[in-house]
Amino acid sequence: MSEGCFDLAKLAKEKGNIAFKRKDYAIARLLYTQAMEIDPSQYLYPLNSAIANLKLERWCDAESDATTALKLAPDNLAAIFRRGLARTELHHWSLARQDIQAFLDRGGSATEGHVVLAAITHLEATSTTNLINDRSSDSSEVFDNLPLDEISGFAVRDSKIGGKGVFATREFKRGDMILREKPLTTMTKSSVFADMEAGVRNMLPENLARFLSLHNAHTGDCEFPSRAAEIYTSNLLVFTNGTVGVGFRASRINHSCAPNVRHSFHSATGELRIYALGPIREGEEIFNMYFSGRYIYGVPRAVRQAELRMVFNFTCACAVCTLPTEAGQASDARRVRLAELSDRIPQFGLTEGVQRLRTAVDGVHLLREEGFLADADEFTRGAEVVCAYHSDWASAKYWAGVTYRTRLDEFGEGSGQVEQVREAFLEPKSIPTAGLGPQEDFGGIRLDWKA
Ligand SMILES: C[S@@+](CC[C@H](N)C(=O)[O-])C[C@H]1O[C@@H](n2cnc3c(N)ncnc32)[C@H](O)[C@@H]1O
Repeated sequence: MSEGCFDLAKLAKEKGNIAFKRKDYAIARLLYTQAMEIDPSQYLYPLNSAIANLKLERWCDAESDATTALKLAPDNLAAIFRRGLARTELHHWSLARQDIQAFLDRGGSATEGHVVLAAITHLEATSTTNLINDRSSDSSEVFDNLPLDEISGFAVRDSKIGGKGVFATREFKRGDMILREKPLTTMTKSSVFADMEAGVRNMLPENLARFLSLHNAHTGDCEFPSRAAEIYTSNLLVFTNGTVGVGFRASRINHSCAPNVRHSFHSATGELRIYALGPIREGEEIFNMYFSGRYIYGVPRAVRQAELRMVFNFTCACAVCTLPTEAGQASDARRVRLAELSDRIPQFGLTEGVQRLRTAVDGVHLLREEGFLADADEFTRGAEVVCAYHSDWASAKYWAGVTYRTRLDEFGEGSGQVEQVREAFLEPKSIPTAGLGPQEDFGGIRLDWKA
């Protein structure tokens, strides 16, 4: 099965060959296996997988791969020979002998064939035990070769919500970084469909193997030009700097409309980072939001669900989307109101300080009432400008501080989001319109909630 001009199976095999050459047999085996799954009609993929399995001493898997290759290409000498080797290691003496004899009869290398036949005879005579060292049942995770600090604190397990999920293996508090990893691929949002294929082609072998192991929510969907595009779209994360990308462990995190973490991309390090939005208990599932906050906190369930279904092809079963009718309606009403408040914020002029600040307070309180722990800055950002305009430096500092700390917790030190608001926090008098208006005191307008 070729996929138009993008033959993902062939790409997996080619990357498998690169991994094989550098003796990374586990990754090579994975890539050949993935190529076999994508295109089961091509004998070369199981044939290559057989040799990778021989190198890994996975004799049962090697025998099975060679048999698969022989079903597709019955006269293939390499497949007959590899199966003979696997059967020798499995102590299936007579079957091994049959294969090696067939290899010789069909013109295979006499030297190689006779060496193995002699080995079979010797081993059969001297073997006193049936103990076979076969690693086929050893399913150790070949991807666990990332530095430990990047994988401590969470584990990938089966989720009640569907498929795999990511779970905390220790407690986290708001602002803790849970995960950081280099995305498997990133590209600008506007060119995602044009660049997707190049992004997949350019992946290192181990990253392609990781990519191909991710969930595919669009299997066989004719809207997609290739399986690469299906996997890409099932797992893509939109970053705040206008890029999109696919993580590896981050792509195992399920979605919630009341998430307990948020993701961001740190251009300086090229890392995808996940921060805790609130306290997370050991054993709790970690939930991210796949769309940016405004499109989650500001829309009712039916709209969110339709959007998630359209882009990611799943019906959201998060805690908010599965609320009973009455509670669900109350949640919808809060979110519609939040959208109204958020729309109102940019319309306030410098002289409308009281209304501006009250809208920020209402917005943040409503977010918290809804259990939505992100995005308070969408309501508080800029509140310091009206305070500074009226020379209320304490209030300016307070509101700039709420925005600054929100961003620090959600995006981390060194992020562009924090840098954007640092100066106003450190020195509200640096705001260009500071001190230009009549003096006012907004000290009575503060959040109940401590930022
Ligand atoms: C990026 S993957 C997340 C990891 C995935 N569960 C896995 O097994 O690899 C996205 C897929 O997870 C499932 N999923 C994520 N969030 C969900 C939710 N809130 N409700 C139902 N299914 C969800 C859907 O199958 C979706 O296509």
